[in-house]
Amino acid sequence: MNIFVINSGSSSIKYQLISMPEAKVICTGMVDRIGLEGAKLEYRAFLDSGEVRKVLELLIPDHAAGLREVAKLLTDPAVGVISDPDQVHVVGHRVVHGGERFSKTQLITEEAKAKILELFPLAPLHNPANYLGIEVAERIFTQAKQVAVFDTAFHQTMPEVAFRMAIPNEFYTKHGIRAYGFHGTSHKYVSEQAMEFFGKRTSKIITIHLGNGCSMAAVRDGKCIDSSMGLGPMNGLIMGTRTGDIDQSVIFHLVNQLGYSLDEVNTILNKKSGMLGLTGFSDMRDIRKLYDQKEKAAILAYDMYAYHIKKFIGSFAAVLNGLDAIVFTAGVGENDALTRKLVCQNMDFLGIRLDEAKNETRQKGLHEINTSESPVKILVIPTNEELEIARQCFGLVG
Ligand SMILES: Nc1ncnc2c1ncn2[C@@H]1O[C@H](COP(=O)(O)OP(=O)(O)O)[C@@H](O)[C@H]1O
Ligand SMILES: CC(=O)OP(=O)(O)O
Ligand SMILES: [Mg+2]
Repeated sequence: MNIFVINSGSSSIKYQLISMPEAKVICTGMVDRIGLEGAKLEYRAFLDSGEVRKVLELLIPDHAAGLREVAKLLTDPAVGVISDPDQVHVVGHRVVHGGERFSKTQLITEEAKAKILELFPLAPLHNPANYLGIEVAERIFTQAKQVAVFDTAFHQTMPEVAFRMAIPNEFYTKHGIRAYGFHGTSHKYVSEQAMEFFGKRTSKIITIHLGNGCSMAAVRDGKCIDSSMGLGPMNGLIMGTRTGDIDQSVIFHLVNQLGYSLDEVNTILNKKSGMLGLTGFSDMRDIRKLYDQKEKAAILAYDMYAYHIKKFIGSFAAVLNGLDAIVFTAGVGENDALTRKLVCQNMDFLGIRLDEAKNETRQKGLHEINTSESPVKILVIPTNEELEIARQCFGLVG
């Protein structure tokens, strides 16, 4: 069964065509820096005649344009992997917000689409892109089953004490206002990889997903018990363009004292804040260049970014009542040694001891970067949301 997985993040589309159940990757790639200068499409196909790689530098204004370019390559006579879109049997979509309505992977019906649309205000950088992906895919892969895998699903095991907010009860009971947690597919995948690495499921793990969006999860014995994200994917850690936790008084101050409309405040906090607000850049690679040039704003932004992660490590270690491992994953977590170093600095009281040389050495796949005597393991684990989505799809329709 050929499953085409579409993972739309806020700044990228990652895709893979995977043959299940053998989990054989037929082609894989990503569209990166969507809507920014220097957008590019990467494509790798594993043909009988060997591997083909293509990198196209294109103007990619939005997710729909990116997806159409990917679909063209899939059926391209020279480098494509299928001759006909009907050879895709299932399209697995990452859908970021499932609200209270969706706690499991499910077939996309018109009713499900309407609900995903209804959730736009809670995930404005994501659900619109996910919805668009579904619409484009329905037009291209007309014979395929369309399946949604929700970022919120893995976090459904959080206890009420973690997911409820101290506001009047009816806001939860009537309107579903609570913490949901996001990047669940990634937190699930890397925590399972870590448990496999330990050879046991009894474990206390903190997973740290640092992409354009950033979040952390406290995972006990394979189950999520807390998340840094809440009602929408905006709070918790400092992100590419999102604030992370800020004092809610700021919102009232912006509206009442400075005269911004609520829509403007929403745009400021979601799209103009975070690392972008602090440095003028949202992409960590750009900020790293400024850091290396000793630019003050970039140094402060890096320090703040790491500081907030540290605070969550402390609180999640308390919630877990101990710690076996912390896991770094996603674009920044997997690639940026500086972030990992700043996070792990002065954390030895918690048993976190980084081996700086190992941290700086580029390695593929799961690897340990703690010192040999570190009580807590520090792992770098490449996430694979696409494989996890394909597994979930196969579990549903296979
Ligand atoms: N080599 C690298 N060094 C530092 N940051 C990197 C590197 N490669 C990717 N990143 C960062 O990872 C982030 C994107 O991560 P990713 O997980 O792909 O995000 P998303 O899925 O949210 O679009 C960007 O901020 C990018 O700069
Ligand atoms: C939920 C979220 O923030 O996703 P991403 O990191 O892909 O933007
Ligand atoms: Mg992502």
